[in-house]
Amino acid sequence: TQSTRPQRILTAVQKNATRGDPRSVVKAIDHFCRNKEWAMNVGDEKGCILDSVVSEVNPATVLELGTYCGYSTVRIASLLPPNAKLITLEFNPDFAAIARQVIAWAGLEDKVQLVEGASGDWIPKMKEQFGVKTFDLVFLDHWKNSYLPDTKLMEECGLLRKGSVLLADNVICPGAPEYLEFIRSSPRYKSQYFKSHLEYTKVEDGLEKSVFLGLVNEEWT
Ligand SMILES: CCNc1ncnc2c1ncn2[C@@H]1O[C@H](/C=C/CNC(=O)c2cc(-c3ccc(F)cc3)cc(O)c2O)[C@@H](O)[C@H]1O
Ligand SMILES: [Mg+2]
Repeated sequence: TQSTRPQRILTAVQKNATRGDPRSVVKAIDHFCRNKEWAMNVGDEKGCILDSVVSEVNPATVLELGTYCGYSTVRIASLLPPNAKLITLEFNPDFAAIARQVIAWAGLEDKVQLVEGASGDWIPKMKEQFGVKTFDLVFLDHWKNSYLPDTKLMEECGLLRKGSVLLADNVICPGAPEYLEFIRSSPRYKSQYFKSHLEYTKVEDGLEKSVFLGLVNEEWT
């Protein structure tokens, strides 16, 4: 039977990366996607911006929406302090199965909890199921029209605290216009755009970093 692209990405990792070495897993996927088959990983250029935000936030709790093959999961988890936890949500069982193996190859299983299911179902259960109070960092990289509803849901579920950082991929390409409009005009967020390029291409894309400011005063009037 024909292999899928995620299966071919996993094979490239198993052939070219060193077990237990997250950087070699990242390099192997980037090499494969740049030279063999494009895939929708955040990639090396935007990945460096992701790395710098993770290092700056130094989060104890991270939520990733949209695992795909686990590329950004590995990038983030490899930078987390001891005892920090990354929960990543993925509703496609085939992608989840591949991502588990990529994360295991990198030796990061202990820092990552991959939850199979839809963000809309799981966000309301984060506290009771995983004992999460709030997330220090959220990486949004799932369906682009789900960025806004899921952000509102995280707020409603009390999963964001003053200072929580949202980092959204693809705000230019494919684009997340409703999300950008909301987050840039909301008094509850301080946003910053990091200009970059669509993974493995010269097309413009970028990441939007937004700090949750908590419920601001005028909301109590
Ligand atoms: C229903 C929303 N809830 C979800 N809950 C859990 N997992 C979800 C969810 N949505 C989607 N997913 C999963 O996230 C992943 C989806 C990511 C969507 N990403 C994109 O469409 C995307 C697309 C491009 C792109 C850019 C230019 C192109 F020409 C073609 C594609 C680039 C990117 O960086 C992208 O992130 C999949 O693994 C999917 O199964
Ligand atoms: Mg993306």
